[in-house]
Amino acid sequence: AAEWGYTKRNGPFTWAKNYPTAAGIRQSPVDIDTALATSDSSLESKPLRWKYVPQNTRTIVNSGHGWRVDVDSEGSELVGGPLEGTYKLQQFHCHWGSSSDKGSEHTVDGQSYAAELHLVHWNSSKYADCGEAADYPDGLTVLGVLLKVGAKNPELQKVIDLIPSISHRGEKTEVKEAIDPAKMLPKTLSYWTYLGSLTVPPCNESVTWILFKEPVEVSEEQLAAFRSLRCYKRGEECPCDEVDGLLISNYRPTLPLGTRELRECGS
Ligand SMILES: COCCCN1C=C(N)c2cc(S(N)(=O)=O)sc2S1(=O)=O
Ligand SMILES: [Zn+2]
Repeated sequence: AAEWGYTKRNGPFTWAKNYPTAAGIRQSPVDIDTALATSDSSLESKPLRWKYVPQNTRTIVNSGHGWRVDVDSEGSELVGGPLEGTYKLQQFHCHWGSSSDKGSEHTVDGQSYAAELHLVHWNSSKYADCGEAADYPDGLTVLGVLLKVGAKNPELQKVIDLIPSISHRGEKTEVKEAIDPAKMLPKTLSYWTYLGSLTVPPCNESVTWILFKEPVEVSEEQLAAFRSLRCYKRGEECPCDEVDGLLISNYRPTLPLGTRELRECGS
């Protein structure tokens, strides 16, 4: 089957053809209608806590859909908030748009941000690995961070510096200078949480989403670097009808929240 992507030919509106779950009722991303959010004392009573091991950020790869930093899950943990049990960090990646007026996957009261960072965790209390966890409704948790244009982000700069060596699909390189995921999170830890899905095929409905309220800054130059990635392999001609195969946009438009509950913690 033609590989899914973000162009008119293989983009989000075509995914349900090959990935029927993409047409489900627990899909992500969604628009966060802040008036709908209910604050929940049980969330306030169990603060979200995480521990990451910067030395465990191993490789960065051009997946053809964006960049992804794969992490050795050992030593990491995410607990508390809406979560039962312990979740371990598997990878982190980003979504962006062709210009900085769009690019985030979640929107807030209809407002898009320039990009969105996702830290993907899997339920190590119940499952053996991320792949298995992705098949269960409580298998995954993704911490989402909204990115807005502003100052250069020093931690993300370590990713940007590696982009030239993964310019084409399938290319990967060692992450030599440890990247600390904790340094990419906002200062205030208020968040919204709801039950959703992977925002990429197969769109498994297995994600507890935790989206921080406070955006983090990234510079226009850093966003431009993201858009310099190519969605095809070196030596192959460009399959996508995108501007010479540049990955200028890799976000999924929002899906209806439907009857799902949207909870918030912190102001
Ligand atoms: C059955 O699993 C197949 C592999 C899915 N994975 C790959 C992604 N690109 C990915 C993206 C994710 S996102 N955009 O929802 O955070 S989570 C996730 S993932 O679970 O780590
Ligand atoms: Zn993502």
